[in-house]
Amino acid sequence: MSVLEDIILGVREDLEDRQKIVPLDELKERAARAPQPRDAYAALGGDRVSVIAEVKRSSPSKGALAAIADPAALAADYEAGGAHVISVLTERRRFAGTLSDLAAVRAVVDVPILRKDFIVTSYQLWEARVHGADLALLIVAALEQPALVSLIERAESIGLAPLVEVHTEEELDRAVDAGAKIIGVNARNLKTLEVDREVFAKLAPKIPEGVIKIAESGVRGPHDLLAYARAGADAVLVGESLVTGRDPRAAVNDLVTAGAHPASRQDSGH
Ligand SMILES: O=P(O)(O)OC[C@@H](O)[C@@H](O)c1c[nH]c2ccccc12
Repeated sequence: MSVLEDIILGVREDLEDRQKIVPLDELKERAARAPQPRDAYAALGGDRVSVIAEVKRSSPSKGALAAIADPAALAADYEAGGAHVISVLTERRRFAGTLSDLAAVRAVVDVPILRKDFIVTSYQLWEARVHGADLALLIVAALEQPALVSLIERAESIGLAPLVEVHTEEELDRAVDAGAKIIGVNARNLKTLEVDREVFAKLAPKIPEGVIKIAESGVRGPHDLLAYARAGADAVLVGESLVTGRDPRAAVNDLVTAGAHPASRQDSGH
């Protein structure tokens, strides 16, 4: 069994427990009372390279990364450093995240928030809305095509912007066919956990014009952001280097500053 399959089994088990406590109908009622979502497309658009800063306690490849006692305080630091979007990992077993982290972050930041999880049913999209997310990650490798198509539609219909994650050309074709408007290329293969920063440069030219392109994983600092920018990234998604560094606010600010100068992007003819 791949790591991804193993994670999804655990996610489905946890989901069954939550569905017993809060039935779908009740969740939908709560969603109806949730505040309006923020505009994720605006946050990721424009000439700059946007920075998505991630609240990440643990990872399957490295184990515990950081003891994040207060995810809201960390997210507030990211926002003060200029982050355009905050990502919150909510998967429990491998990433030590929770939906309460998402709600806590929503309570203190104004920028759009991504629910980063292994989403396999629309129940999780409603949960994302209820806990204050504006975007939701959909991982192509975790979904059959009909499920991918219906989750994209459902996300959009309830006001969430779907960020569709791919790792291979075949997955990219599926994302495009499914109508994805925001595509993330993950340098980390979720089946093997290996990081290959070249995957973005390989796939980016095949992403259609008008689709927002996000380079995910492996950003150690401004140098990696600029390399992704030259390869055509509209945004980068950064976790580990921010939570393991000494000053997350300054680290985000260094990335935002590097991304603010589109000159580096003109080099590649963009
Ligand atoms: O910690 P990194 O290498 O900066 O990566 C962040 C983010 O890309 C990574 O956490 C991620 C990307 N896609 C995912 C899917 C599930 C869980 C985690 C992820």
